Amino acid sequence: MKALRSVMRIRPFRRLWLVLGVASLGDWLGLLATAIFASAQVTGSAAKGLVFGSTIAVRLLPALVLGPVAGVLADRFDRRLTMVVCDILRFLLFLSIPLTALVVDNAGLIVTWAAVATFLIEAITLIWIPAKEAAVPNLIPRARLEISNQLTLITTYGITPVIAALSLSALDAFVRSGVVPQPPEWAEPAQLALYFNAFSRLAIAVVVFFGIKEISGRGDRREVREQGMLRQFVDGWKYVGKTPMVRGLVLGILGAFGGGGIVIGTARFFTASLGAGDAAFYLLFGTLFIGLGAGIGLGPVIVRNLSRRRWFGMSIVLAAGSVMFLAFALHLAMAILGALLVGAGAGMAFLAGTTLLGGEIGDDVRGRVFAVVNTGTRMILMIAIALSGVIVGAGGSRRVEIAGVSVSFSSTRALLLVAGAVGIVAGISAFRQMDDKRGVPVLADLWGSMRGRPLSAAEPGHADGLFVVFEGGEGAGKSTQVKALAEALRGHGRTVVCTREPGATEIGAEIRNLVLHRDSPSPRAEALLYAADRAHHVATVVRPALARGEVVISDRYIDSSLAYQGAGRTLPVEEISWLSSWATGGLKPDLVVLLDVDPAVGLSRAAGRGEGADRLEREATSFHERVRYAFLDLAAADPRRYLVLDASRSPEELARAIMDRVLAMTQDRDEPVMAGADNGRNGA
Ligand SMILES: Nc1ncnc2c1ncn2[C@@H]1O[C@H](COP(=O)(O)OP(=O)(O)OP(=O)(O)O)[C@@H](O)[C@H]1O
Ligand SMILES: Cc1cn([C@H]2C[C@H](O)[C@@H](COP(=O)(O)O)O2)c(=O)[nH]c1=O
Repeated sequence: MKALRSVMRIRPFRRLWLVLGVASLGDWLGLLATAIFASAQVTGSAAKGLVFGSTIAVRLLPALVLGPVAGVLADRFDRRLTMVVCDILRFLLFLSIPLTALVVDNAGLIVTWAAVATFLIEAITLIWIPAKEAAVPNLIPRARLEISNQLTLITTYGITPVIAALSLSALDAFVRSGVVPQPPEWAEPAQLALYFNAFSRLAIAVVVFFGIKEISGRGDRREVREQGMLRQFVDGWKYVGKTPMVRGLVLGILGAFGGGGIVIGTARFFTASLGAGDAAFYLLFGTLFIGLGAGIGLGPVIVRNLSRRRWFGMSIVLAAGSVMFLAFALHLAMAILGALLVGAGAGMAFLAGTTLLGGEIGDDVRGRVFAVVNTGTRMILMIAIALSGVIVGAGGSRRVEIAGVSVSFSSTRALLLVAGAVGIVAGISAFRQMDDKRGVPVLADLWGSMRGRPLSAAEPGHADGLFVVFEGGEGAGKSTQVKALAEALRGHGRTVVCTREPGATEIGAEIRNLVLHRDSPSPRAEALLYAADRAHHVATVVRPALARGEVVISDRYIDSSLAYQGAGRTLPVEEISWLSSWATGGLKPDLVVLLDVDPAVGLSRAAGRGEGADRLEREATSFHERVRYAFLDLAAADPRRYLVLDASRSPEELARAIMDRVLAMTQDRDEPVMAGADNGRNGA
């Protein structure tokens, strides 16, 4: 009574959260303990695998048969009473499983009753869940629904399964340690877990009945809901099937849960293949859920502003890749790492998925899509656990002689390998279907996001036009070659726009004057001024010309900022790159012609023009050396996009080499010369 009074002092939504936590712990204990209890009644690896898998499989049947109907039933009655009656029934059923073993001496009968009781429990749970879900928004302030969602996921899939696995593991180790005399039959660890589960249900019934009266809800709109729910549920399934983004999302979530299920289902056999025992199984099971909890709890902190659509696909690939890693795990430490990563990937995919479901799906269908996901994840998890348990139980492990070498083949590892490969394909296809930043490099985007600077999505690209850029140090001969190429292309009947940075626009001319001929701006201000010139130049000159299908030849572009402000001024090159990528909306040139020249030669050529040196030309030789090698490094990192030429060659020779390359490119793209498909020009 005292305990109940302290619970009553907690605010209603916190009380509900407490109840959900205890309920979830009981559920996980029940799931594990029932399966272990049932498989302990038989002997032999195949029989144990079959019983373990089938007992769990029985839990998915009600969802298959009763899923939609149970939701309607739950809406007919007072939610609080529904939850209380369901919990009392589940208390009795959970209690009956270990008690049967005490009064009946027939393994077949005990296993059958465990399966029947499990089926009934699951059917009742299907009525309990909608009643609870409908109550949550009444108890939690709207502004806190999202964080509460994260909290609930962590509790359900992160904290309570870990506590369940660790408690069972500890109980098992304690009982077998010999510290206490051999426990009586009714006090075996699995039995104790089932009693705990039963009494946790009774406690929840009491708290909900006396402590959370708000769950009952208000108003009586049952008739409308009764009529509509089944039909609405079917409409929800149709919507999921028809909408590619939602379909990808739902399939991805189910795939992630499927992978997790296979890891759980094979874990007992897997730990045996590592030469470890039952405690290792519980450890692996717990580790998987620690990963899940960490993925849900820490994932958003790590990836920060990464596009949720991209995060979702990447997380599935992480989970699936880790399942494959598990297949090759040679010892328990590797297996623990693999299980942790599987959990983290699946957890992040689940959170990103539910966030996307909440944010990108219209309010009118959101509830039903969530229902599909809830029922689907439940079923897929159970199917994966059950089937993999059965397959590896029957498949076993054998040694085969291949070319005189004895190789060990285990069905557990083969299954993990196949599941991982399928998951990777599913993750990549979900990523492709949903990607909202096409053309933006994935890893650079991830790295940038983790550091708080995600790459911007590329602006819509232009299929037509050709964008050629000339880069190089002072006096390398860029302006000379820009003119030569333009004339040659015009001779081929092309429309050409010659432009430059900085200073091609009216605003650009003022910026050019500021950066080259006025007081020295600070390095960061200088970088921003060049970026501002570039943003305006690309938006008003380059993109429009490309859209018209013309050839744009620019004297300098992004690489000049990377070389001068990055290497020259020693500002972080990645930051300069991000700035330029943002300024240009990710527009990349089709070809960069780098005219490489010794700075001393280039500077003396520039001086020969007799126009006086600008601020940058007056920089030290070491500055110009750094600039030169930065250009060369950039070209080496992306050789297909660059043409590097020794600028000490004659202007005519250089012009021929450049024209040859441009003609070769245009032929590759198929005539007409400039009308190629977007070739990655719009990447960041
Ligand atoms: N290949 C070459 N060999 C010798 N001199 C050249 C060559 N190309 C250009 N020049 C001469 O070098 C000088 C600088 O050339 P240009 O203006 O084309 O260079 P730039 O790279 O555009 O210079 P800046 O970086 O200062 O704008 C000019 O006087 C030009 O005639
Ligand atoms: C685009 C760009 C240019 N610079 C520097 C490089 C040169 O010193 C001048 C431009 O003069 P040019 O005669 O037109 O070559 O500006 C730079 O530092 N950063 C840039 O992004």
